[in-house]
Amino acid sequence: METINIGILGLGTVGSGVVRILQSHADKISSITGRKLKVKTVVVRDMTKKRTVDLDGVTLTDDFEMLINDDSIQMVVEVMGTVEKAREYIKRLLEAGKHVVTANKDLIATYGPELTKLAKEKKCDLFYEASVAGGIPILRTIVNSFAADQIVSVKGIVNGTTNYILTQMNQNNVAYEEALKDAQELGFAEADPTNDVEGIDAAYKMIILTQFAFGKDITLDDVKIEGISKIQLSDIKEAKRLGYNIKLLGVAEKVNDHITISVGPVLVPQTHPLATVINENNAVFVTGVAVGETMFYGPGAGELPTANSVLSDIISVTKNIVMGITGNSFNDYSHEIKLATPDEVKNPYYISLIVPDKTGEMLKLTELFTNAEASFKLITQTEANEGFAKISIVTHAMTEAQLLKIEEGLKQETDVELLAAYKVLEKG
Ligand SMILES: NC(=O)C1=CN([C@@H]2O[C@H](COP(=O)(O)OP(=O)(O)OC[C@H]3O[C@@H](n4cnc5c(N)ncnc54)[C@H](OP(=O)(O)O)[C@@H]3O)[C@@H](O)[C@H]2O)C=CC1
Ligand SMILES: N[C@@H](CC=O)C(=O)O
Repeated sequence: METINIGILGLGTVGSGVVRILQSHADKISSITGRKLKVKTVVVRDMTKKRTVDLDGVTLTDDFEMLINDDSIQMVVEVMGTVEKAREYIKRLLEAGKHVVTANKDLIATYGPELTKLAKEKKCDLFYEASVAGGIPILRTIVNSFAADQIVSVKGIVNGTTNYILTQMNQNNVAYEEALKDAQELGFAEADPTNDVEGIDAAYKMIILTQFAFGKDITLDDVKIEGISKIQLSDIKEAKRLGYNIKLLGVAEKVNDHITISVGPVLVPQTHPLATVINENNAVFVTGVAVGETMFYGPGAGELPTANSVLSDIISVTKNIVMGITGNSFNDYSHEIKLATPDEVKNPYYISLIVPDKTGEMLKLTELFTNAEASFKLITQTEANEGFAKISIVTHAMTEAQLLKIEEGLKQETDVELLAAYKVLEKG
C-alpha cells in the first residue's frame, strides 16, 4: 500500500490528538483511503517540552523549513494557532504544492478568501472542519446536506469555554474566575482566553458559518460582539427564575432580504433545545426553508473531538489525492446579500439596571422607554440595598436602534447603572 507522508505544525492539545488517532485508528483509515498515512515530521516551538504522544519514527523539530524542503510530505496539518505566523506558513506550504488542513478559525475568518484562492491556483486542498464547533461536523453538513436548501438562520453555541463557564455558574454557583481556570486546565480555552470570554472566538466561527450558510464573506467589523466577562451571577439567577438559561449565542440570520450577525449573551427559554447544551458542548441550530429546524450537537472543544474533525479533513484530502481531484474549494457558495441595518433587527431584550431607590425613578425609566417607543413585558425589583435597587426588565420586541436610544438615554442618567442588555430568544 502506498504511503502518504504528513507534516504537523503544533503538538499541543489538538496536535497530540491528531497523532493519537492516526496511530490508534491506522487500520481503519488505510482501509477507507487505500493509503497508509504516516506522520513524518512534527514542528513545535519548544524542543525541551515533554510530549505525551509516541513519537517513535517521527522527526520532532522546531525548524519549519523541514516541512517546506521535504518533497515527500504531501499534506500538512496546522494546529499551532496564531494568525500572521500561520498565514505566512500556510501560504508557503500551498506555494510549495502541499495540501493543508487547519483547525485555526482566527486565521480562516481573517484570511480565508485569500488562502482559498491560493489553494485553488495551486490545485491544493485546504480544509478546516475543526475550526467551527470542534467535534461537530457542521461545515461539511452545510456544504453537502444543505446544498439545495435556503438557510434562513444559524444560531450556535460555538464556544466551549464560555458554555462551560456559564454552565458552572448557572448549575453549581461556581465563580467566573474559577470556572475559567478549569476550562483552561481541561484544554478548552485558547492559549490566551481573552478571545473566548470576549466573544471573539465565537465571532470568528460565525464569520465562517456565515460564509458557508449564506455565501457571504464578512469581517469582525460586521459582527456585533459582546462577551461574557461582565455577566453577573445575579443576572444568571434572575434569568433562571424567569425560565431562561443565559448562553453565549452566535446568530446569523436573514431579516427581510438582508442578513445580521451577532455574538452575545442571550436568554434562551429553558424549553429550547439550545438551553440544554451544557459544559464544553456546542450546538448549531440551523433553520432552512425546506428542512425546517435542525440542531447539530456535540463536544465543541478538547483533544480527541477536535482531532476527529481534523482527521475527517485528512481523509478527504487523501481520497482527493487518490482520485486526482484536489484543488476544489471547501465551500463554493457565494451570494450577494447586504447587511441589515439596526432599525431592521428586532428582538425582545432583558435589561438589568441599578437605580436609586427613591420616588420618581420608575417614572423616569418609563418615560425613557416611551420616548424610544419601547414597552415593558415584565419588570421586577430583584434587590434593594443602601439606597439602590436592582431592576430587571423584559421588553417586547424592539429594534437595535430603539435599544441604542434607550442606552443613550440611560447614559444621561448619571445615577443609573446599566448592567446588562441581552437579547431574549423567543423561538427557534
Ligand atoms: N483546543 C481546542 O479544543 C481547539 C483548538 N482549536 C484550534 O486548534 C489550534 C491549536 O489549538 P491547541 O492545540 O489547543 O493549542 P496549544 O496551545 O495546546 O498547542 C499549540 C502548539 O503549537 C505549537 N506552536 C505554537 N506556535 C508555534 C510556532 N510559531 N512554531 C511552531 N510551533 C508552534 C506549540 O508548541 P510547543 O508545544 O512547543 O509550545 C504547541 O505544540 C488553534 O488554532 C485553536 O484555535 C480548534 C478547535 C478546538
Ligand atoms: N477555545 C475554543 C476551542 C475550540 O474552538 C472553545 O472554547 O470553543
